[in-house]
Amino acid sequence: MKTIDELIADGVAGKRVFVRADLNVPLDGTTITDDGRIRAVAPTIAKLAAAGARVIVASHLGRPKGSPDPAFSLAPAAKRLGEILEAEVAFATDTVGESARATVEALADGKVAVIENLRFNAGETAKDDAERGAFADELASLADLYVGDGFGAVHRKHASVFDLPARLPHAAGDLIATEVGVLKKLTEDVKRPYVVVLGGAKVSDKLGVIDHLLEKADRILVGGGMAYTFLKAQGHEVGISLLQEDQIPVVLEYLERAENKGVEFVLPVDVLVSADFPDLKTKAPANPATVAADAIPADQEGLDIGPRTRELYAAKLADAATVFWNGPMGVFEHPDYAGGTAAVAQGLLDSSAFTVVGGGDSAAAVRILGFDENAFGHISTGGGASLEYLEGKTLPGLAALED
Ligand SMILES: Nc1ncnc2c1ncn2[C@@H]1O[C@H](COP(=O)(O)OP(=O)(O)OP(=O)(O)O)[C@@H](O)[C@H]1O
Ligand SMILES: O=C(O)[C@H](O)COP(=O)(O)O
Repeated sequence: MKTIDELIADGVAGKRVFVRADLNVPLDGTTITDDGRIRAVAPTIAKLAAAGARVIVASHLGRPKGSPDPAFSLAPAAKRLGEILEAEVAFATDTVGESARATVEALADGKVAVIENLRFNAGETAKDDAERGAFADELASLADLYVGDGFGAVHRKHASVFDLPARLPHAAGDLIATEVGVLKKLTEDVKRPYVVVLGGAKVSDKLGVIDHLLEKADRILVGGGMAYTFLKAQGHEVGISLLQEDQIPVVLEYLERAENKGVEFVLPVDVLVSADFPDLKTKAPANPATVAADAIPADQEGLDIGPRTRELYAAKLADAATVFWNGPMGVFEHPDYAGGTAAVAQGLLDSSAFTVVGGGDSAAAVRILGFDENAFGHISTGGGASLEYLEGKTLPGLAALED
């Protein structure tokens, strides 16, 4: 992969450089609740601008349905980017339409513009190669050069991630270079014990990584919404908790394989439950009950790991030399269910391990709960992307940047 420094050495002054970033930040209305992804890509943008490039920043946000939807506008992210860069950042209210063309046309050397959410155009995520290609052609006409730096989206075969770099001279940004450098270490010379903590809500997305981790990790701790499919597979009642019933045979096979391979698989021993999902807007007290993991009432939902599990997981992290953590242990957005995630974050910090936190939500949780992000070895901006990298899959957005 060509580096951004090599691209700059070839000369970018006066050139229109398209930077595919991942500005998919969590929003509460138009308020950004965690700006980590914007801060992570800002140095690449600043470097290009300092070299005199006309920088066009593009990203998706959320999952709009292929047409404009104000709830998913990138305007708040563009504003925040301007604050971080301490520079004026222009904003185009469309992606390849009149506003984008006029905004790019008006860009002076060393200046930055953000174009509107790429997913407002159906071509961005189209399965059909020709439809994606047609959109990539339109994007290509805006720019002279391409820099891929949206690590969080490199696992998506989308027009701006996969098809566009084939149409323009391209390089990898500094964020992608850093992310790949760190994750590569976890697939190669990992220091042991290597402990993996998995949680979150995207259960089916994450089961595949366990398949791979069974060959690599010494210990796997499972929490969050993932845990209930495992508990159910062990024959326990999980009430109305998040459950991926069709994956039970897969999960059983994982548990069996772990035992044969001597990989320690650790599941919650107690959980916090309630009959209702908490109100994340008002954050009204949820008054959860603590129950044993094998005694979840039929009408209740598990929403965080319990106090005994927190102690157990902290103990299982204490002697780790390497930790990879993806996915919160509970619905951390509500204070009554943030304790499990906070306990695991603290467990990482209390160990002397090299710690990698992967996942948009896990990374946001660490910061929202008040931990110092610099105390962790590496906080990845990629959730699905970091998992698929560890699975050893070919990631479209990385393959496309190779020469
Ligand atoms: N027991 C649970 N029941 C339901 N939802 C849960 C539970 N535990 C955690 N969650 C939710 O999981 C969500 C995060 O899951 P996700 O799988 O998206 O995490 P991530 O890997 O950190 O992020 P991403 O893949 O989006 O970058 C949070 O919004 C949290 O509220
Ligand atoms: O949040 C993420 O993991 C990335 O921004 C990718 O978003 P997506 O899962 O909607 O493609």
